[in-house]
Amino acid sequence: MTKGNINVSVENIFPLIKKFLYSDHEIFLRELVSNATDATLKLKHLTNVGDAKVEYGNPQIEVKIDKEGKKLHIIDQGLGMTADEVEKYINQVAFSGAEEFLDKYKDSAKDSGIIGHFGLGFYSAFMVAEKVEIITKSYKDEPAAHWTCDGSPEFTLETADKTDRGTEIILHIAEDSTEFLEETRISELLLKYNKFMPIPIKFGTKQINDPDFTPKTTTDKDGKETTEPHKQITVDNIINNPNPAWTKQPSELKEEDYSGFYRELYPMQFEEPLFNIHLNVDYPFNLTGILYFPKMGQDINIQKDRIQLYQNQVFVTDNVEGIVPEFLTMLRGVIDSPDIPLNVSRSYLQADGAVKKISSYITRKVADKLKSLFNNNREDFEAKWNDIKIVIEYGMLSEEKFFEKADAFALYPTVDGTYYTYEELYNKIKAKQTDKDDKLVILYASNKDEQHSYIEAAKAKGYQVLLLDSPIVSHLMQKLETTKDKISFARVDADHIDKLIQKDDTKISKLDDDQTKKLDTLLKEVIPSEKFTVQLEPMDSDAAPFIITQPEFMRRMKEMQATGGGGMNMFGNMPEMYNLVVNTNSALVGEILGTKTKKKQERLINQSLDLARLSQGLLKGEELTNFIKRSYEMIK
Ligand SMILES: Nc1ncnc2c1ncn2[C@@H]1O[C@H](COP(=O)(O)OP(=O)(O)OP(=O)(O)O)[C@@H](O)[C@H]1O
Repeated sequence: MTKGNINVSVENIFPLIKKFLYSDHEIFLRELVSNATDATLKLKHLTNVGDAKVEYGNPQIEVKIDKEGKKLHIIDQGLGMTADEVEKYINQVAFSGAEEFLDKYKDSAKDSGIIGHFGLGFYSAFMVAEKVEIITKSYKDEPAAHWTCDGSPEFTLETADKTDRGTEIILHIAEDSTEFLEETRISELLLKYNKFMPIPIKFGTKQINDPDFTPKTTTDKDGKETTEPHKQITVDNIINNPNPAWTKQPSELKEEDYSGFYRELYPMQFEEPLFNIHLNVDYPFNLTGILYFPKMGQDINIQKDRIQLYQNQVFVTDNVEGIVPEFLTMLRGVIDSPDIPLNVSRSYLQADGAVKKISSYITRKVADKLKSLFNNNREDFEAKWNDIKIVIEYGMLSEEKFFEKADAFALYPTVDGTYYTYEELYNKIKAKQTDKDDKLVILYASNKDEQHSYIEAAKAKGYQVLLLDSPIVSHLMQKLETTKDKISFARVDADHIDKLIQKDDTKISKLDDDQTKKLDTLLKEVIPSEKFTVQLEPMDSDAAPFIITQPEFMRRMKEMQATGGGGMNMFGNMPEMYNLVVNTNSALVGEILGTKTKKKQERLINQSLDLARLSQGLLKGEELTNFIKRSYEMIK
C-alpha cells in the first residue's frame, strides 16, 4: 500500500472549495457521470483504432445508492486506470486543476453564477463526500487499484481485486449532504444534467410488461372470456436517451421525430411547436442543435421552458443569454457546442469572437428558415404569423442583419386579413396613399373593434388599413420610418381621415367666417378645454360630425415608453391629449348653429361629444350612465 500527500500548496483546500461552491453542490454528479462517459468513449476510440485489444461491448454507467452504508456509487465500464495513472491523473491532474480553478475564481465565481457551468471535475466529489474511494481496473493488463482519500491532502493507494474493466467511484456522503442519498433527488439530477448523455445510464430497475409474452384469453363454460395478467419482467432503468434528435442528421429525421423530441425536452409542455430549425455546423466552430418556435401570442414574458445549452450532450445551463441573440431567447430547444467557453463571465462571453460567430450563425439560420417557410408555404406562414411576429419584430429591432433579411418575409396584415410584405404593401398603396408632400402614409389600427368607425372612414376613401397590434410594433414603425424613404405610419384615429393623408384639394366649408367664429365660441363654452382641443374642419358632409382623435406622435411615444424605450421617460407622465374634430360641413353642425335656444344648443353639443367619445371607447362610468339616461329622455 502507498500512502502519500497530494501535492497541493494550500494546506487544506477542501473546506475552502466546499464553501465557495455552496450553492452548486449538485454538480458533482454531473462531473462524475461525465468522467465515466469520457472514460467509456475513450475506450471506444481505443478499440476502434485497434490500440485496445478488448471487447467494447455495450457498456453502461451505473449510479447506485447504498442508503444504509451512506454511500453513492458511480460505476463505469470504461478504460479504467492503472495505479500509476491514478497517481498521475487523480493526485496530480485533478488536484492541480482544482487548485487552479480556486485561484482563478476565488473572488468572482460566487457572484457571477458561473460555477455551475464550469466543472471542477473529479474534485467536486468532495463537496458532498467526507471520503472518496476509487476502485479501478485498466483495460491494460495490470492489477486493479484502490485509492482512498478522506478530504485531507493525504491519500492511500493499494491494489484491489476488481477483475472487470472500469472504474467505480464510491462517495461516503457527508452528514450535511444526505439529500444525495435520496432516490428522488438523484433521479432529479440525472434527468437535469444527464438526460441526453451518450452512454446509457442505469439507475435502479423497473418493471415492464414482458414483450415476449402474449397473455392468453380463455373462455369458460358460460362463454365468459378472461385474459391472464401480463407477465412483468425487471429491466434496467435507463434514465437517458443516448441518441437525442439533435445529434442526428436532418435527413434522418421526420417531422414526428422533431415533435417527439420537443416532448422529451419539455414533458410538461402540451402545445405543439409551430416549426423547428435544425442547426448543424462544424466549421469554423462546432454547433448542433434544434430550435423550436413556440406559439407566442402577445405574451413577451413567457420564459418557463427555455433553450438548453449542452456541451457534448451534457447539460450546462438554460441561460443562453449572450450566446443566442436576445430575440431568439424566446425560442425553445437545445444548442450543443464544445466551442462555447463556459468558464468565463457573461460579459466576457459577449465579446468573445467565437461566441459572436455562433450568435450570428444562429441569427442567419433562423432568418433563412423563416424565408424558406414563407416561400414554400405562404398560406401556412400567414396562419402562423400572429404567433411568431413578436420574435420577428423583436429581431428586426435588435439585429441589423436580421432586419435586412426580414424584409423578405415580415408581414403586414390588413384589418381584413390580407397579408402583405413591405414591398407588396408599398406597391399596393403607393398611388392612393401618397400625400401632397410625396410622403407615403401607412394607415394602421391596433384594435379592430375599438377603432371601427375610424377604420371604416379610411376604407371609404379606398385606403388600406393594417392591423398592427403587437406590443413592440410602435418601435418597429419608428425604425421603418427612419430606414425607408419618405414614409410615415399613422393610426386611423390619429386625426380625421382627410388630415391623415393630406391631398392638395382643399375642401370648401359650408360656413362663412362669421358662422365659423360663432360655432367656435359656442363649442369652447361647452367643451372642457383641458380635455379636448377643438379643431374645426370642412370635411365630406356625410363624414361624422364630431370625431375624437389622438395625435400619433404623443401616443406612440407613450406606447414605446411603456414597452421599454430608452430616453423617452418624459412622455410616460404626460396626460392623455385628445383633439375634437368638428366637421363644419355636416348637417348636424348646421343644425346646432341654427338652433334658437342656448340650452338646446348645449344639449346637442354634449350629446354629439358623448357620441364621439363613445366611438373612441372614452365614455365610461357615471358619464356613460348619464348619457344613456339622457338618450332615453330624448326619444320619449
Ligand atoms: N471514471 C474514470 N475513468 C477513468 N479515468 C478517469 C475517471 N475519472 C477521472 N479520470 C481521470 O482523471 C482525470 C482528471 O479528472 P477530472 O474530472 O478532475 O478532470 P477532467 O475530466 O480531465 O476535466 P474536467 O475538469 O473537464 O472534468 C481525467 O482526465 C481522467 O484521466
